[in-house]
Amino acid sequence: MSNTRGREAAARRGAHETDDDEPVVKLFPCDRSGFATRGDGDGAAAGVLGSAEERQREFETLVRRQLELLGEDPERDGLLKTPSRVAKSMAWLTRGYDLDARDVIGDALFEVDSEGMVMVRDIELYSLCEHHLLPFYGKAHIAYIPDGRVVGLSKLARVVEVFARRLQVQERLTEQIALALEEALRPKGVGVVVEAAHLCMMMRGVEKQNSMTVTSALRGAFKDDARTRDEFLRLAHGNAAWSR
Ligand SMILES: Nc1nc2c(ncn2[C@@H]2O[C@H](COP(=O)(O)OP(=O)(O)OP(=O)(O)O)[C@@H](O)[C@H]2O)c(=O)[nH]1
Ligand SMILES: [Zn+2]
Repeated sequence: MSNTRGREAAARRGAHETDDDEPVVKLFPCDRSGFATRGDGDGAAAGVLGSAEERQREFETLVRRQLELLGEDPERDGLLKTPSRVAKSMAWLTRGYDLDARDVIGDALFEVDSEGMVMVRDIELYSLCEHHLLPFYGKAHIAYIPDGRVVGLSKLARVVEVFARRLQVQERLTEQIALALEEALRPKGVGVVVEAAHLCMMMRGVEKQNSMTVTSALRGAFKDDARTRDEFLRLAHGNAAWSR
């Protein structure tokens, strides 16, 4: 893949590439403190945003204005701290922009001579739909077939957080989790299923309370080998306990 094409493809899936053309999933520097470093990296917001304090203040001003446009009085007691709370809450709910899947996995990769499928099921997730900024929530089921090394189990759930805690569509979230694990683990295959309920379809819009959106991303053996795919999907969907 040429450098330009590689970068374009990586950008489309929310990644960028290093000098040696290795695709990595990284949007912003790793930081967990809300607005602290967001926008200082090379993502879309780079150079556009001010300091952390300026961003917090501007966000609060916008929320105050939103309250006014809703016909509310931002000066009434109950709402006085709301702009500050909303700003902090939104920073937390989108903290995935400050996380890098590679940093999150770190060196929790272990040499293991095993060829069996590894699966962690029922990883709960909360995300925000990028169309309405309303939550969608549900579970991710992740499996891979190691090729000489395995990853610490908790890291699978941490990778879900990296991508769920952003403005998302479910399809991209599912793909990004699979892509990040493929890049970090270089496994024989990886499969990700996400099942989620979207509040934008429940509390507004079409108002359907019981629909569940299921998305999958299959790579390597999970895509090419019917038996592997069937085993994964059977294990993932054997999860009748999913309940709301
Ligand atoms: N594919 C996909 N669609 C989503 C996701 N989250 C929300 N949507 C949909 O995004 C669409 C936005 O449609 P629009 O017609 O532009 O917006 P809208 O008028 O608010 O649509 P309604 O929700 O039908 O009222 C809706 O159909 C949502 O259900 C997602 O994760 N993936
Ligand atoms: Zn929505």
